[in-house]
Amino acid sequence: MDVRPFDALLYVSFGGPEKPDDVVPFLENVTVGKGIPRERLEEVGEHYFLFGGRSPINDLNRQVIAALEGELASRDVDLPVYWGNRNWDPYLRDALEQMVADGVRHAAYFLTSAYSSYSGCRQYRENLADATEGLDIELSRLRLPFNHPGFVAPFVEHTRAALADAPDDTHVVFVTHSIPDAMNDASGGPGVGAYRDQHLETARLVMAGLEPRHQGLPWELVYCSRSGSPRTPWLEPDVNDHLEKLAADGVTSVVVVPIGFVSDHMEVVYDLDTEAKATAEELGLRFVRVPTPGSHPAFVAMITDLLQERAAADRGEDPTPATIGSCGANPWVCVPNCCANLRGDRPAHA
Ligand SMILES: CC1=C(CCC(=O)O)c2cc3nc(cc4[nH]c(cc5[nH]c(cc1n2)c(C)c5CCC(=O)O)c(CCC(=O)O)c4C)C(CCC(=O)O)=C3C
Ligand SMILES: [Fe+2]
Repeated sequence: MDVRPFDALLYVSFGGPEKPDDVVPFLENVTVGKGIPRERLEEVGEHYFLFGGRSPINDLNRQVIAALEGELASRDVDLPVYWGNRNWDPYLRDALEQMVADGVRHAAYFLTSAYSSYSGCRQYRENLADATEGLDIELSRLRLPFNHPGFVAPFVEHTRAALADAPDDTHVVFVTHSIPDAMNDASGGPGVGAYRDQHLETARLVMAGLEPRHQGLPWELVYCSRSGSPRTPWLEPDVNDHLEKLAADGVTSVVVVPIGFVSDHMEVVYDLDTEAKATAEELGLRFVRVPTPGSHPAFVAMITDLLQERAAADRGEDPTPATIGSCGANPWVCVPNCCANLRGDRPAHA
Protein backbone atom coordinates (compact mmCIF):
# COMPACT_ATOMS: atom_id res chain seq x y z
CA MET A 1 0.00 0.00 0.00
CA ASP A 2 1.34 3.39 -1.08
CA VAL A 3 0.87 6.12 1.54
CA ARG A 4 3.14 8.73 -0.04
CA PRO A 5 3.17 11.75 0.55
CA PHE A 6 2.21 11.03 4.18
CA ASP A 7 4.74 10.38 6.90
CA ALA A 8 2.19 9.98 9.73
CA LEU A 9 -1.47 9.58 10.60
CA LEU A 10 -3.05 11.79 13.26
CA TYR A 11 -6.11 10.37 15.01
CA VAL A 12 -8.26 13.29 16.19
CA SER A 13 -10.91 12.82 18.85
CA PHE A 14 -13.02 14.53 21.50
CA GLY A 15 -11.26 13.38 24.68
CA GLY A 16 -12.83 12.63 28.04
CA PRO A 17 -12.02 12.66 31.77
CA GLU A 18 -10.06 9.76 33.28
CA LYS A 19 -10.64 10.41 37.00
CA PRO A 20 -13.10 12.38 39.18
CA ASP A 21 -10.82 15.43 39.45
CA ASP A 22 -10.78 15.69 35.65
CA VAL A 23 -14.55 15.99 35.26
CA VAL A 24 -15.13 19.68 35.97
CA PRO A 25 -12.06 20.97 34.04
CA PHE A 26 -13.03 18.70 31.14
CA LEU A 27 -16.57 20.11 31.08
CA GLU A 28 -15.14 23.63 31.23
CA ASN A 29 -12.97 22.83 28.19
CA VAL A 30 -15.96 21.48 26.26
CA THR A 31 -18.32 24.32 27.03
CA VAL A 32 -16.12 27.43 27.04
CA GLY A 33 -18.06 30.16 25.22
CA LYS A 34 -21.04 27.89 24.43
CA GLY A 35 -23.75 29.31 26.71
CA ILE A 36 -24.65 25.95 28.30
CA PRO A 37 -26.77 26.52 31.45
CA ARG A 38 -25.06 25.79 34.80
CA GLU A 39 -27.74 23.21 35.75
CA ARG A 40 -27.12 21.23 32.58
CA LEU A 41 -23.37 21.13 33.34
CA GLU A 42 -23.97 19.91 36.88
CA GLU A 43 -26.30 17.26 35.54
CA VAL A 44 -23.76 16.08 32.94
CA GLY A 45 -21.03 16.06 35.61
CA GLU A 46 -23.21 13.60 37.56
CA HIS A 47 -23.32 11.28 34.54
CA TYR A 48 -19.52 11.09 34.63
CA PHE A 49 -19.40 10.63 38.43
CA LEU A 50 -21.85 7.74 38.08
CA PHE A 51 -19.10 6.04 36.06
CA GLY A 52 -16.36 6.80 38.62
CA GLY A 53 -15.36 10.07 36.93
CA ARG A 54 -13.93 8.18 33.98
CA SER A 55 -15.29 8.31 30.45
CA PRO A 56 -14.83 5.17 28.35
CA ILE A 57 -13.81 7.28 25.34
CA ASN A 58 -10.02 7.41 25.78
CA ASP A 59 -9.64 3.67 26.35
CA LEU A 60 -11.83 3.00 23.33
CA ASN A 61 -9.65 5.31 21.24
CA ARG A 62 -6.51 3.54 22.51
CA GLN A 63 -8.02 0.26 21.31
CA VAL A 64 -8.83 1.62 17.85
CA ILE A 65 -5.33 3.09 17.51
CA ALA A 66 -3.73 -0.24 18.53
CA ALA A 67 -5.90 -2.05 15.98
CA LEU A 68 -5.02 0.56 13.35
CA GLU A 69 -1.31 0.07 13.99
CA GLY A 70 -1.85 -3.66 13.54
CA GLU A 71 -3.77 -3.10 10.30
CA LEU A 72 -1.04 -0.85 8.89
CA ALA A 73 1.64 -3.38 9.85
CA SER A 74 -0.35 -6.18 8.19
CA ARG A 75 -0.36 -4.09 4.99
CA ASP A 76 3.41 -3.60 5.31
CA VAL A 77 3.04 0.11 5.93
CA ASP A 78 5.51 1.75 8.26
CA LEU A 79 3.56 4.84 9.29
CA PRO A 80 3.43 6.19 12.85
CA VAL A 81 0.00 6.94 14.34
CA TYR A 82 -0.36 9.93 16.69
CA TRP A 83 -3.38 10.81 18.83
CA GLY A 84 -4.69 14.25 19.81
CA ASN A 85 -7.97 15.42 21.41
CA ARG A 86 -9.98 18.62 21.41
CA ASN A 87 -10.87 18.60 25.10
CA TRP A 88 -8.48 16.41 27.09
CA ASP A 89 -5.01 15.01 27.33
CA PRO A 90 -3.40 14.05 24.97
CA TYR A 91 -4.21 17.44 23.46
CA LEU A 92 -3.85 18.20 19.75
CA ARG A 93 -1.14 20.80 20.33
CA ASP A 94 1.06 18.32 22.21
CA ALA A 95 0.56 15.67 19.52
CA LEU A 96 1.49 18.12 16.75
CA GLU A 97 4.56 19.41 18.56
CA GLN A 98 5.71 15.82 19.03
CA MET A 99 5.09 15.08 15.35
CA VAL A 100 7.16 18.04 14.23
CA ALA A 101 9.92 17.09 16.70
CA ASP A 102 9.87 13.59 15.17
CA GLY A 103 10.33 15.07 11.70
CA VAL A 104 6.78 14.63 10.40
CA ARG A 105 6.14 17.00 7.48
CA HIS A 106 2.82 15.91 5.97
CA ALA A 107 0.26 13.92 7.94
CA ALA A 108 -3.23 12.69 7.16
CA TYR A 109 -5.79 13.09 9.93
CA PHE A 110 -8.89 11.10 10.81
CA LEU A 111 -11.79 12.61 12.80
CA THR A 112 -13.79 10.29 15.08
CA SER A 113 -16.94 11.81 13.71
CA ALA A 114 -18.83 10.38 10.75
CA TYR A 115 -21.13 13.29 9.78
CA SER A 116 -20.94 16.93 8.71
CA SER A 117 -21.64 19.50 11.43
CA TYR A 118 -19.81 22.32 13.15
CA SER A 119 -19.12 20.06 16.18
CA GLY A 120 -18.00 17.07 14.14
CA CYS A 121 -16.05 18.80 11.37
CA ARG A 122 -15.32 22.52 11.35
CA GLN A 123 -14.68 22.81 15.09
CA TYR A 124 -11.99 20.13 14.77
CA ARG A 125 -10.54 22.00 11.78
CA GLU A 126 -10.48 25.20 13.86
CA ASN A 127 -8.75 23.25 16.65
CA LEU A 128 -6.16 22.08 14.11
CA ALA A 129 -5.64 25.61 12.77
CA ASP A 130 -4.91 26.71 16.37
CA ALA A 131 -2.78 23.69 17.21
CA THR A 132 -0.53 23.99 14.14
CA GLU A 133 0.20 27.67 14.66
CA GLY A 134 3.91 28.29 14.18
CA LEU A 135 4.55 24.63 13.31
CA ASP A 136 5.92 23.56 9.94
CA ILE A 137 3.54 20.73 9.10
CA GLU A 138 1.04 20.04 6.35
CA LEU A 139 -2.22 18.17 7.04
CA SER A 140 -4.73 16.35 4.83
CA ARG A 141 -8.16 15.43 6.15
CA LEU A 142 -9.68 11.99 5.61
CA ARG A 143 -13.28 12.35 4.46
CA LEU A 144 -16.24 11.80 6.78
CA PRO A 145 -17.34 8.18 6.43
CA PHE A 146 -21.13 8.15 7.05
CA ASN A 147 -21.72 6.28 3.76
CA HIS A 148 -18.51 4.25 3.63
CA PRO A 149 -19.17 0.49 3.53
CA GLY A 150 -16.73 -0.02 6.42
CA PHE A 151 -18.73 2.35 8.62
CA VAL A 152 -22.12 0.87 7.78
CA ALA A 153 -21.07 -2.82 7.98
CA PRO A 154 -20.61 -3.03 11.78
CA PHE A 155 -24.03 -1.43 12.34
CA VAL A 156 -25.60 -3.89 9.88
CA GLU A 157 -23.94 -6.86 11.58
CA HIS A 158 -24.90 -5.72 15.07
CA THR A 159 -28.47 -4.79 14.11
CA ARG A 160 -28.97 -8.15 12.38
CA ALA A 161 -27.87 -9.90 15.55
CA ALA A 162 -30.20 -7.77 17.70
CA LEU A 163 -33.17 -8.48 15.43
CA ALA A 164 -32.61 -12.22 15.22
CA ASP A 165 -34.93 -12.98 18.13
CA ALA A 166 -36.91 -9.71 18.29
CA PRO A 167 -40.73 -9.67 18.15
CA ASP A 168 -42.47 -8.86 14.85
CA ASP A 169 -43.65 -5.40 15.97
CA THR A 170 -40.09 -4.19 16.73
CA HIS A 171 -39.18 -0.62 15.72
CA VAL A 172 -35.61 0.15 14.65
CA VAL A 173 -34.73 3.41 16.41
CA PHE A 174 -31.65 5.15 14.97
CA VAL A 175 -30.14 7.64 17.40
CA THR A 176 -27.63 10.44 17.10
CA HIS A 177 -26.47 13.48 19.06
CA SER A 178 -28.95 16.36 18.83
CA ILE A 179 -27.57 19.68 17.62
CA PRO A 180 -29.21 23.11 17.31
CA ASP A 181 -31.49 23.43 14.26
CA ALA A 182 -29.31 26.33 13.08
CA MET A 183 -26.18 24.14 13.27
CA ASN A 184 -27.97 21.48 11.24
CA ASP A 185 -29.00 24.03 8.61
CA ALA A 186 -25.37 25.16 8.22
CA SER A 187 -24.00 21.58 8.01
CA GLY A 188 -22.38 20.94 4.64
CA GLY A 189 -22.96 24.59 3.60
CA PRO A 190 -25.60 27.30 4.20
CA GLY A 191 -29.09 25.80 4.09
CA VAL A 192 -27.79 22.32 3.13
CA GLY A 193 -28.72 20.53 6.37
CA ALA A 194 -26.26 17.72 5.65
CA TYR A 195 -26.13 16.44 9.25
CA ARG A 196 -29.70 15.17 9.34
CA ASP A 197 -29.73 14.07 5.69
CA GLN A 198 -26.50 12.06 6.07
CA HIS A 199 -27.95 10.27 9.11
CA LEU A 200 -31.12 9.44 7.16
CA GLU A 201 -28.91 7.98 4.42
CA THR A 202 -26.90 5.90 6.90
CA ALA A 203 -30.16 4.65 8.45
CA ARG A 204 -31.49 3.62 5.02
CA LEU A 205 -28.20 1.87 4.25
CA VAL A 206 -28.38 -0.09 7.51
CA MET A 207 -32.01 -1.08 6.83
CA ALA A 208 -31.06 -2.24 3.31
CA GLY A 209 -28.38 -4.50 4.81
CA LEU A 210 -30.77 -6.42 7.07
CA GLU A 211 -32.35 -9.82 6.46
CA PRO A 212 -35.06 -9.41 3.79
CA ARG A 213 -37.77 -10.13 6.40
CA HIS A 214 -36.52 -7.18 8.50
CA GLN A 215 -35.99 -4.63 5.76
CA GLY A 216 -39.61 -3.44 5.96
CA LEU A 217 -39.61 -2.88 9.72
CA PRO A 218 -40.68 0.60 10.80
CA TRP A 219 -37.73 2.84 11.65
CA GLU A 220 -37.15 6.42 12.78
CA LEU A 221 -34.22 8.81 13.34
CA VAL A 222 -34.27 10.38 16.82
CA TYR A 223 -31.86 12.36 19.00
CA CYS A 224 -30.17 12.30 22.39
CA SER A 225 -27.89 14.47 24.55
CA ARG A 226 -29.60 17.81 23.95
CA SER A 227 -28.02 20.70 25.86
CA GLY A 228 -27.99 24.49 25.46
CA SER A 229 -30.81 26.84 26.33
CA PRO A 230 -34.33 25.34 26.26
CA ARG A 231 -35.35 28.37 24.15
CA THR A 232 -33.01 27.38 21.31
CA PRO A 233 -34.55 24.80 18.96
CA TRP A 234 -32.53 21.57 18.61
CA LEU A 235 -33.19 18.53 16.43
CA GLU A 236 -36.10 16.43 17.71
CA PRO A 237 -37.67 14.11 18.74
CA ASP A 238 -35.68 13.19 21.81
CA VAL A 239 -35.21 9.43 22.15
CA ASN A 240 -37.09 9.30 25.48
CA ASP A 241 -40.12 11.18 24.10
CA HIS A 242 -40.06 8.91 21.07
CA LEU A 243 -40.12 5.75 23.24
CA GLU A 244 -43.15 7.16 25.09
CA LYS A 245 -44.95 7.75 21.82
CA LEU A 246 -44.15 4.26 20.55
CA ALA A 247 -45.39 2.68 23.79
CA ALA A 248 -48.58 4.78 23.62
CA ASP A 249 -49.10 3.46 20.07
CA GLY A 250 -48.92 -0.11 21.39
CA VAL A 251 -45.38 -0.97 20.23
CA THR A 252 -43.68 -3.49 22.56
CA SER A 253 -40.07 -3.67 21.36
CA VAL A 254 -37.27 -1.41 20.13
CA VAL A 255 -33.79 -2.03 18.77
CA VAL A 256 -31.75 1.13 19.29
CA VAL A 257 -28.98 1.77 16.75
CA PRO A 258 -26.60 4.60 17.77
CA ILE A 259 -25.44 5.53 14.25
CA GLY A 260 -24.29 8.96 15.45
CA PHE A 261 -21.40 7.54 17.47
CA VAL A 262 -18.26 5.62 16.54
CA SER A 263 -17.65 4.12 20.00
CA ASP A 264 -19.57 3.29 23.19
CA HIS A 265 -18.58 6.49 25.00
CA MET A 266 -20.53 8.46 27.60
CA GLU A 267 -23.40 9.53 25.32
CA VAL A 268 -24.01 5.85 24.63
CA VAL A 269 -23.45 4.32 28.07
CA TYR A 270 -25.31 7.09 29.92
CA ASP A 271 -27.83 8.74 27.58
CA LEU A 272 -28.87 5.46 25.93
CA ASP A 273 -27.91 2.52 28.17
CA THR A 274 -28.85 4.28 31.41
CA GLU A 275 -31.45 6.97 30.72
CA ALA A 276 -33.28 5.73 27.61
CA LYS A 277 -33.18 2.16 28.90
CA ALA A 278 -34.81 3.26 32.17
CA THR A 279 -37.51 5.07 30.15
CA ALA A 280 -38.13 1.88 28.18
CA GLU A 281 -38.34 -0.20 31.36
CA GLU A 282 -40.91 2.15 32.87
CA LEU A 283 -42.95 1.85 29.69
CA GLY A 284 -42.64 -1.93 29.56
CA LEU A 285 -40.80 -1.74 26.22
CA ARG A 286 -38.29 -4.44 25.29
CA PHE A 287 -35.05 -2.46 24.73
CA VAL A 288 -31.92 -3.67 22.94
CA ARG A 289 -29.07 -1.25 22.15
CA VAL A 290 -26.67 -2.42 19.44
CA PRO A 291 -22.92 -1.72 19.71
CA THR A 292 -21.14 1.08 17.84
CA PRO A 293 -18.24 0.21 15.47
CA GLY A 294 -15.54 0.56 18.18
CA SER A 295 -12.53 -1.46 16.98
CA HIS A 296 -14.55 -3.58 14.54
CA PRO A 297 -12.15 -4.84 11.83
CA ALA A 298 -14.28 -3.31 9.06
CA PHE A 299 -14.10 0.11 10.72
CA VAL A 300 -10.35 -0.13 11.29
CA ALA A 301 -9.79 -1.29 7.70
CA MET A 302 -11.93 1.66 6.56
CA ILE A 303 -9.59 4.17 8.19
CA THR A 304 -6.68 2.54 6.40
CA ASP A 305 -8.59 2.55 3.09
CA LEU A 306 -9.43 6.24 3.50
CA LEU A 307 -5.76 6.94 4.14
CA GLN A 308 -4.82 5.11 0.95
CA GLU A 309 -7.49 6.99 -1.03
CA ARG A 310 -6.41 10.39 0.24
CA ALA A 311 -2.74 9.59 -0.37
CA ALA A 312 -3.57 8.79 -4.00
CA ALA A 313 -5.61 12.00 -4.31
CA ASP A 314 -2.71 14.04 -2.88
CA ARG A 315 -0.35 12.42 -5.40
CA GLY A 316 -2.60 13.80 -8.16
CA GLU A 317 -4.22 10.46 -9.00
CA ASP A 318 -7.99 10.11 -9.27
CA PRO A 319 -9.02 7.37 -6.82
CA THR A 320 -12.61 6.11 -6.91
CA PRO A 321 -14.05 6.76 -3.45
CA ALA A 322 -15.57 3.72 -1.73
CA THR A 323 -19.12 4.75 -0.87
CA ILE A 324 -22.54 3.14 -0.95
CA GLY A 325 -26.00 4.65 -1.42
CA SER A 326 -26.77 7.79 -3.36
CA CYS A 327 -25.25 10.71 -1.42
CA GLY A 328 -21.78 10.59 -2.95
CA ALA A 329 -18.52 10.81 -1.04
CA ASN A 330 -17.86 13.63 1.40
CA PRO A 331 -15.26 15.82 -0.37
CA TRP A 332 -11.60 15.72 0.69
CA VAL A 333 -11.60 19.47 1.13
CA CYS A 334 -14.65 21.20 2.59
CA VAL A 335 -16.34 24.03 0.68
CA PRO A 336 -15.30 27.39 2.19
CA ASN A 337 -18.48 28.05 4.19
CA CYS A 338 -19.16 24.40 5.06
CA CYS A 339 -20.45 23.77 8.63
CA ALA A 340 -20.13 27.46 9.55
CA ASN A 341 -19.24 28.59 13.03
CA LEU A 342 -22.39 30.52 13.93
CA ARG A 343 -20.59 32.38 16.72
CA GLY A 344 -18.15 34.01 14.33
CA ASP A 345 -15.63 33.17 11.68
CA ARG A 346 -12.35 31.65 12.85
CA PRO A 347 -9.44 30.18 10.89
CA ALA A 348 -10.05 26.51 10.11
CA HIS A 349 -7.87 23.89 8.47
CA ALA A 350 -8.99 22.84 4.94
C1 LIG B 1 -22.41 16.37 16.85
C2 LIG B 1 -21.77 16.02 18.18
C3 LIG B 1 -20.98 14.92 18.44
C4 LIG B 1 -20.56 13.83 17.48
C5 LIG B 1 -19.37 14.25 16.69
C6 LIG B 1 -18.09 14.33 17.50
O1 LIG B 1 -17.64 13.30 18.03
O2 LIG B 1 -17.54 15.43 17.66
C7 LIG B 1 -20.58 15.01 19.82
C8 LIG B 1 -19.75 14.09 20.48
C9 LIG B 1 -19.40 14.09 21.82
N1 LIG B 1 -19.85 14.94 22.79
C10 LIG B 1 -19.27 14.59 23.98
C11 LIG B 1 -19.46 15.26 25.20
C12 LIG B 1 -20.12 16.47 25.35
N2 LIG B 1 -20.76 17.20 24.36
C13 LIG B 1 -21.30 18.36 24.91
C14 LIG B 1 -21.98 19.36 24.23
C15 LIG B 1 -22.37 19.36 22.87
N3 LIG B 1 -22.14 18.34 21.95
C16 LIG B 1 -22.64 18.73 20.72
C17 LIG B 1 -22.59 17.97 19.55
C18 LIG B 1 -21.87 16.78 19.39
N4 LIG B 1 -21.15 16.14 20.37
C19 LIG B 1 -23.18 20.04 20.87
C20 LIG B 1 -23.81 20.84 19.75
C21 LIG B 1 -23.01 20.43 22.19
C22 LIG B 1 -23.39 21.75 22.82
C23 LIG B 1 -22.19 22.61 23.02
C24 LIG B 1 -21.48 22.95 21.72
O3 LIG B 1 -22.08 23.69 20.92
O4 LIG B 1 -20.37 22.45 21.51
C25 LIG B 1 -20.96 18.39 26.30
C26 LIG B 1 -21.29 19.52 27.26
C27 LIG B 1 -22.31 19.13 28.24
C28 LIG B 1 -23.66 18.82 27.60
O5 LIG B 1 -24.41 19.77 27.48
O6 LIG B 1 -23.91 17.67 27.24
C29 LIG B 1 -20.24 17.21 26.57
C30 LIG B 1 -19.68 16.76 27.91
C31 LIG B 1 -18.39 13.47 23.77
C32 LIG B 1 -17.50 12.80 24.84
C33 LIG B 1 -18.20 11.63 25.45
C34 LIG B 1 -17.42 11.01 26.56
O7 LIG B 1 -16.85 11.72 27.42
O8 LIG B 1 -17.36 9.77 26.59
C35 LIG B 1 -18.47 13.16 22.43
C36 LIG B 1 -17.75 12.08 21.68
FE1 LIG C 1 -21.30 16.46 22.43
